[in-house]
Amino acid sequence: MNKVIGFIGCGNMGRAMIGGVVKSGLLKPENVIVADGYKGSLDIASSEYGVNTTMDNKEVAKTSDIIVLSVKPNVYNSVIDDIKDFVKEDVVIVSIAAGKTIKDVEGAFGKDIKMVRTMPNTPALVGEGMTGICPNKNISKEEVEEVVNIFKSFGKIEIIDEKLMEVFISTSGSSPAYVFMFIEAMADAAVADGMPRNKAYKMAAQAVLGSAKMVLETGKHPGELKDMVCSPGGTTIEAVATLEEYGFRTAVIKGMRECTKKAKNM
Ligand SMILES: NC(=O)C1=CN([C@@H]2O[C@H](COP(=O)(O)OP(=O)(O)OC[C@H]3O[C@@H](n4cnc5c(N)ncnc54)[C@H](O)[C@@H]3O)[C@@H](O)[C@H]2O)C=CC1
Ligand SMILES: O=C(O)[C@@H]1CCC=N1
Repeated sequence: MNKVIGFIGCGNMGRAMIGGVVKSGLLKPENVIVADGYKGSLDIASSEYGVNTTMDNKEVAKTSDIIVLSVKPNVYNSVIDDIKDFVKEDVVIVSIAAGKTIKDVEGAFGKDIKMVRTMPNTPALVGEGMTGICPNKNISKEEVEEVVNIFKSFGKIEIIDEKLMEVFISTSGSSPAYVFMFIEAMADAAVADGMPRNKAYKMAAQAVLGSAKMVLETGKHPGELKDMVCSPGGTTIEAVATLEEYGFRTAVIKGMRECTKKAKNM
């Protein structure tokens, strides 16, 4: 891809995407420019990925064909205010903020812009991201395709209706956090029963990775895959019954619905 892509904000999600896009080889590091108000973050991006960095958001605005706004939702408006008079005429704006609608971002620019609302997740850093994508009406099919290719370079994508974006956040954007909690809890249990911690993380993470692959690759219902593990009178069904007793599924469902609710009310 021969375009310049700019990132404003080089925090957890910005770095995951920058790392993902550079490692995939889709963009040369010299075609990526990153701005952040904190020099420490820029130094990491420049030393780890060789991308161009600046502390001036306007420099990203002036040079980029596609700009990914990877700052927190509460600074979106001030960042847009800072750059809106400096962006290229045909620029494509990519929003990744939870709770910012297409209308919010268009309103902050105060003019017709081409934009795509997205919701990525941090596994982008290792090429296993999942991104929900929703284009606005001003952008062409070809331009959407370019944005799609960026996100595809570090994972899978789904084009979704904007009304599903909040549910997408709890299912995908936020969900790595609960998966990490699950892995951590599994490792704690293993350590309690004598397993060295470094081995426990590896085993728990590999079990999650393998199970996720089985869901994606066999096409079987997760319940059927669970049943295949539960030998009659065996060990697994004891764990399953105990997890049910402690409200495992209810905790996940309630947690995710709170996440969606928060995304709707940000
Ligand atoms: N962390 C995650 O897993 C995900 C985050 N998001 C979205 O990504 C956005 C960023 O979130 P995080 O990376 O988690 O936050 P973060 O706090 O890790 O990163 C934000 C970065 O923006 C920089 N920054 C703050 N004000 C700035 C300004 N005026 N100009 C330039 N840079 C500025 C900060 O120094 C920081 O490095 C949010 O809108 C969030 O909703 C979306 C999907 C997943
Ligand atoms: O916690 C948040 O608000 C962001 C959005 C999705 C993941 N992190």
